Amino acid sequence: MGALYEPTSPEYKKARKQYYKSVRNRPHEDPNWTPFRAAEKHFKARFPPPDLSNVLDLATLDPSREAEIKTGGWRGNCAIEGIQHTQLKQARSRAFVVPHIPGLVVLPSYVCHERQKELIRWAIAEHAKPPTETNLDIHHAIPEQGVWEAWLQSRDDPSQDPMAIPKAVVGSPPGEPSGPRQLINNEPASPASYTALAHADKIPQAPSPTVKPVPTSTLLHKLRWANLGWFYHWGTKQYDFAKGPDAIDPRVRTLCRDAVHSVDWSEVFDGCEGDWGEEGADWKTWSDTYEPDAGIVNFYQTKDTLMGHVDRSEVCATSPLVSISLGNAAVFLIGGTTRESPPTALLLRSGDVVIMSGPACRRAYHGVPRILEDTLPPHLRNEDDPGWGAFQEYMNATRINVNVRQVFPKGFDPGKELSKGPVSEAQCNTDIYYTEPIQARETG
Ligand SMILES: O=C(O)CCC(=O)C(=O)O
Ligand SMILES: [Fe+2]
Repeated sequence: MGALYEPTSPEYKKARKQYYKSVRNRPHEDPNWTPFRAAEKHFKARFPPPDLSNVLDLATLDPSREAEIKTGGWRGNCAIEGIQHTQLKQARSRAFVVPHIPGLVVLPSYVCHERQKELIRWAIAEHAKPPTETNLDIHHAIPEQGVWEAWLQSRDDPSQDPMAIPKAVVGSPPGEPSGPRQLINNEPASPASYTALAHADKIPQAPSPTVKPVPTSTLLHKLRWANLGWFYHWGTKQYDFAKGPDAIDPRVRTLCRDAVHSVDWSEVFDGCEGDWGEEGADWKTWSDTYEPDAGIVNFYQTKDTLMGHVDRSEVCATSPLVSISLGNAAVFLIGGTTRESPPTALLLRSGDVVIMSGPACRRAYHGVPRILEDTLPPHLRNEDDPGWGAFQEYMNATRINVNVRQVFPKGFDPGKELSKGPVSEAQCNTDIYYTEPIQARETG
């Protein structure tokens, strides 16, 4: 990254040229941008590289992470107003809260180096392959071995690369017309709307008729997400409860439960009552009731972004969402319940865990406007681990985020609710608007 700040370097000149080309026909800043949009634009900028002095970088408090920070050269700041330190109950690492977003807890370096490798191996080699649903399944019939195994095989012997046949050719059932996907403002799920949402049609997206057969290995770098637990239906942005759930891998479950149980929630929510809904402040029972049952594994390549959004498809609006960062670092923005609140920017590095919980945070706008290039930390570049070489090669330009949620609140019995039968058509209106441009996650 250093070269990007050096005006005589080829990297600087290339970025400057691309920048002037890209802004020729459009304004640099738009007065109509919301504070969230303006922050996204700031961090996306390739030239000049974004100023990270207002980005909370908790790694800078930890001398053992200096080598990580040096890799890539991106450095944020630990002296951001209002950030407070809170003691974890059991763990070796510390936790930080952001008092103006009650319920946001950051656990820097929570996942140890070995466990980071284990999770990366799990995400790419074990999890992101049939029968787990991934973005690749929409248009291609993925061979059973999955894209990772196909890529490994073709590295050794390029003739060993099975073709991924387009789904349209295989003859999958008719579905929703495909085309550029648009952002859908889904109705927030709640115990009251659950039956209507569960009965609403979940038509699979139709595979594109123009997709061509491709060697399976070439799809590895097009992998963007893999489902976790309850099946998510992207067309309606609601869970398809008729299908699920899939089990959450015990390693992921344990990590999330340990993280949630290690936080002293009475300290986090001290003095903030907020709108907890009918059941009241449920953090008091999370030690018994927190149970991850859904989520997504996100695979970002360095130019990918995730637009600001709210995760509101889970029936429980307050239970912790646990988000684990692996590989390259990223800028993560989190604001309030509208895009009008100026967001706080966090620099998330490999091993960091973010917990979003409670009424003010769980449904706050958040997004990932920037993956910070060349930030794969030294412990994931480990040359003397013979089995790691292929993973390192893939991870060089990748960030993985394991984003784990709890769909149902304590005491909610989805089976019993569904057995009450379908609701009327009027109640089934899930309020879907096609108003905004594509969400980057869906298009890469
Ligand atoms: O990648 C991240 O850190 C956040 C991902 C996210 O917000 C999501 O999957 O909904
Ligand atoms: Fe999200």
